[in-house]
Amino acid sequence: MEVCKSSPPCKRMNPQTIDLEGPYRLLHCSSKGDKIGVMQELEKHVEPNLADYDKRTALHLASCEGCTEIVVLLLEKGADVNSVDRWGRTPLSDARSFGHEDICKLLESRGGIDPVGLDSRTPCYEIDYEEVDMDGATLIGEGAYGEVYLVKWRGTEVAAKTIRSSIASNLKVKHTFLKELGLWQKLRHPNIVQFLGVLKHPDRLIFLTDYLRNGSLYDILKKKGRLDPLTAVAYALDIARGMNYLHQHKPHPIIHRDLTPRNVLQDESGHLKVTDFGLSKIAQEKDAGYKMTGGTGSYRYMAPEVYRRESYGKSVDVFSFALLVYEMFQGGPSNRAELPEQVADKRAYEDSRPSLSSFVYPEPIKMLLRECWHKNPECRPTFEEIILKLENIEDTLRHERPIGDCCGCIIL
Ligand SMILES: Nc1ncnc2c1ncn2[C@@H]1O[C@H](COP(=O)(O)OP(=O)(O)OP(=O)(O)O)[C@@H](O)[C@H]1O
Repeated sequence: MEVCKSSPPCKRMNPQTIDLEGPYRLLHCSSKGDKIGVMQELEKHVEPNLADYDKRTALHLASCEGCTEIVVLLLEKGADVNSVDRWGRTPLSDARSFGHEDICKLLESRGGIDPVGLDSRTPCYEIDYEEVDMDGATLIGEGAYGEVYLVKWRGTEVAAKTIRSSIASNLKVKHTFLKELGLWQKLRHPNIVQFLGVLKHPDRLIFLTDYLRNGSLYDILKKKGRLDPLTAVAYALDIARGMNYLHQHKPHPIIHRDLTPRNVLQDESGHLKVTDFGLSKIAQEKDAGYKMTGGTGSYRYMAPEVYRRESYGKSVDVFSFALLVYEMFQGGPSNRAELPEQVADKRAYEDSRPSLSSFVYPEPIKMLLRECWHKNPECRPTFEEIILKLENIEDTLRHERPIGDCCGCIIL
């Protein structure tokens, strides 16, 4: 299983607390240039190659922050000069991106390589601000990062996602954001929203994606309520195919971490597409110290291991997926009256799951959901397996449909 590390387990109902007394203090101190703190942690025998959930080590952080003394210290203590993070970047890739020449030389002298090479410096595709009619923009929604507008770019309707200046003004956060967007711009799949580029602007961070006029799965469920089983299965297949593409991405899988009904959009042909992967952790990083670990995603869809701040992998998306499928059959979320954080808490500590009425859920869907939200992440199926199961379920449902069945009534 692809395993990432989140911050250490925290107390119940307080998942955002960062435990600076735990071993992750090494990462915090390395990013802050706190040499004494780093020495204290190493003396406590904290593993110098300890990594966060993005597989970023203390050496990555010190290299990107330009903390030369810490880099020297970590190398002396056996830090791996070529540790690779989730984006395939080594400490040298980071030192190069931020122009820390002395650290680059140091890392190179110890055998450091930069596998992404030029690629790490290839910026996101840039779009001239003048080409976009921001004055004629129509507000279509607002999320954690900022507002989303419908705009015209070269005569085509596209979505412009604006990033709040409180987020974008922090250089480190901006850099991470652009790195995630750089990853997104390489992705192409019928069930993934297409990234188009970043607007060239000195102060504002705005990026363009395809505009999906039917809105989100959240909007659809709000309007239509419960979906008929065949539609629900067809939608589930769209999401699973998009997710499988992300999870099978080479050289590193992409974990969405914030798969919610709002992050699934519908195109004009009725197909669903997944959007906003990998960005959730940045939105939470309002004041951006070294805290980009743990607690990502919306609580209502969060896998128990993420809430408990344990190690986690791709199967966190499978857990969230199960809740989306549940909602498509149910017409909305379970435990609506409870706060999302309470729901996540009960799922994480009491193993609570939504109940599945036999009137609503076909038996194979019930079985699939139970597997997907299994408390043991290792027992959850992969999206590849889910697709096969759903294709079989779709087949069965099609053949089970009684002749003469229309709009739910049977003509005898
Ligand atoms: N490409 C798009 N095409 C059409 N509508 C979109 C597009 N992207 C976003 N929207 C609309 O704008 C709303 C806000 O989107 P945004 O991604 O910023 O936040 P969110 O997904 O709702 O929440 P969060 O930021 O917490 O994930 C969405 O709910 C959706 O209705």
